[in-house]
Formats: sequence, structure tokens, C-alpha cells
Amino acid sequence: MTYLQTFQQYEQELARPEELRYVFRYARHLSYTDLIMMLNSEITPADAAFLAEIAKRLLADEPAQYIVGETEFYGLTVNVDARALIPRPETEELVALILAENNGRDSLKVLDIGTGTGVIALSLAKKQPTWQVTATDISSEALDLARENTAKNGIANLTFQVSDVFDNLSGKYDIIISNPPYIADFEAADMAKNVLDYEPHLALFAENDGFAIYQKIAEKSAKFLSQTGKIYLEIGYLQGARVRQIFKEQLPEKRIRVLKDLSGKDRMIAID
Ligand SMILES: C[S@@+](CC[C@H](N)C(=O)[O-])C[C@H]1O[C@@H](n2cnc3c(N)ncnc32)[C@H](O)[C@@H]1O
Repeated sequence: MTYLQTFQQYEQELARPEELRYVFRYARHLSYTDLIMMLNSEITPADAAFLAEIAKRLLADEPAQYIVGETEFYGLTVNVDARALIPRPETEELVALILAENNGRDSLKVLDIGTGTGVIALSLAKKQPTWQVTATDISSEALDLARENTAKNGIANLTFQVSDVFDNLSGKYDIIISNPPYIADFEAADMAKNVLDYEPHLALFAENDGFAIYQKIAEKSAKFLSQTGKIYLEIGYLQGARVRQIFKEQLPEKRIRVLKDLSGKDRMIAID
């Protein structure tokens, strides 16, 4: 049997067939061209066994990134596993927005609430070496993973703190960022199995119909924000109006913008 026949046999059964070749290529360090070149050759017994194992895990809806153990985010390679949410491309847009709007501002104190794998904090700290970035999470397991990713990417201007939103923090920040859990419990019924069965629910769901962490951030943000401080948030695409209102009540003097992602959906809030 050839590689191509083996791939095709499993791909028929998979909900996301493209993931099989992606995981195989990544694990075997192959380029697209390398894979194309081998498709018509006889599969080795070791690769046949390896593909069977990958296909089994994908059929059980395990996310491809968890099988590979790594993913790419804003030019960084980070470890991913069940301790934290798999970073999403929309979050890269939040990072790009923050960098574009704060270009040329040196020595800022930056706080990333709910850092997960650490990707927002890591990307900002790498692009802006004069910024001092604090990354927090309520999950110490997620912070362990974020620390691994900091070492993996050789980034120094980053510190970590276990905290329920602001509970273990002090001082003022020039930029506060969060991509918090924002899914309401009732939405679970409509969620894909690869998300619901594998990613940490602490990273996905929040009380008060998904708004609880925004409310917590808003209530204390005046205390933790420097005078000209800014807040950047990722939101669910239907949450813009409500999150704007939550922050308007606490920070009435600030400008609040609801911004769209590349697919035209409300995805970010910028407060300055
Ligand atoms: C949606 S994930 C975002 C992870 C990462 N920032 C990203 O964008 O990929 C939300 C993160 O918030 C953390 N979290 C949940 N509740 C929290 C709380 N009350 N205080 C701080 N972090 C919290 C979760 O553990 C999770 O890592």
C-alpha cells in the first residue's frame, strides 16, 4: 500500500481530513514537497503504524495541535497541551492591534489577564523588549505551560503571577489585555467536540452568560490602570454591545471602540 492510499483510506472517515497530513508532516519534519514526493511510494511499517495512531486520535476528535504538541502564533512556536486553550488566529489580530496602536511607546507596564499558553504576553514582550509584561492566570498549570513557552522562545521581559483577575496584583498598568473565557454554559450544546471534550473548560466558559470575567475586570480596572492607560479585550462576536456597556459604567470618561476581525465580526474592544 502507498502513502497516498493509506492517507485516503483514513481521510474518508475524518471530519477534518486535512489534519491527518498536517500532523504527519509536522511530526516527521516534512515539507509539503517532501510529502508529495513520497505519496506514491510504499508506506513503511513504522509509518503505517504511526498513521494508524494519528488517525485514531483524530477520529476521537482530539485537536491536531494537541497531538503535535506545538502551534504557531504571531511568528512564535509554542507548546500546547490540555493545560491551556489552543491559541486562535483572531487573537493574533488583537496582538497586531495593540502593537500598531502603541508603536514607539517605550517602557510600558503591560498586564495580560488569563494568559493560557502565554501567547499574547510572549508576542508583545518579544516585539517590544522595553515593555515589562506581567502574565496572569487563575490556573497554575496554564502558567507552567506559559513559563515553558517563555524559555522556549528566550524571552526575558515577562513575569508570571497566579491570580483570579486582579486578586494577587498591585500597582498600575499602562495596558491591560485579556482574552478571557467568554462562552455561556448554555452554548455548550452547539460546540464542536474537539473543543468541548479536550480544551480546558476554565478557558472557555464564564458565568453570567459569559460576561463574568469582563465584569470583574471592569469593576477594578480604574484602580489598576495608569492615568492614560488602555484596555484591549477579545470578545465573542455577539458580545460587543454588552461588554461596551459594562466598561462604560465603570470608565465613563474613556473612549470605547468595538472592532471587527478579518472576517467582519465584532471581535475586539479597545478602551483608551
Ligand atoms: C480564552 S483562554 C485565553 C488564553 C490565551 N490568553 C489566548 O488568548 O490564547 C482564557 C484563560 O483565562 C484563564 N482564566 C479563567 N478564569 C480566570 C480568572 N478568573 N482569572 C484569571 N484567569 C482566568 C483560563 O485559565 C485561560 O487560560
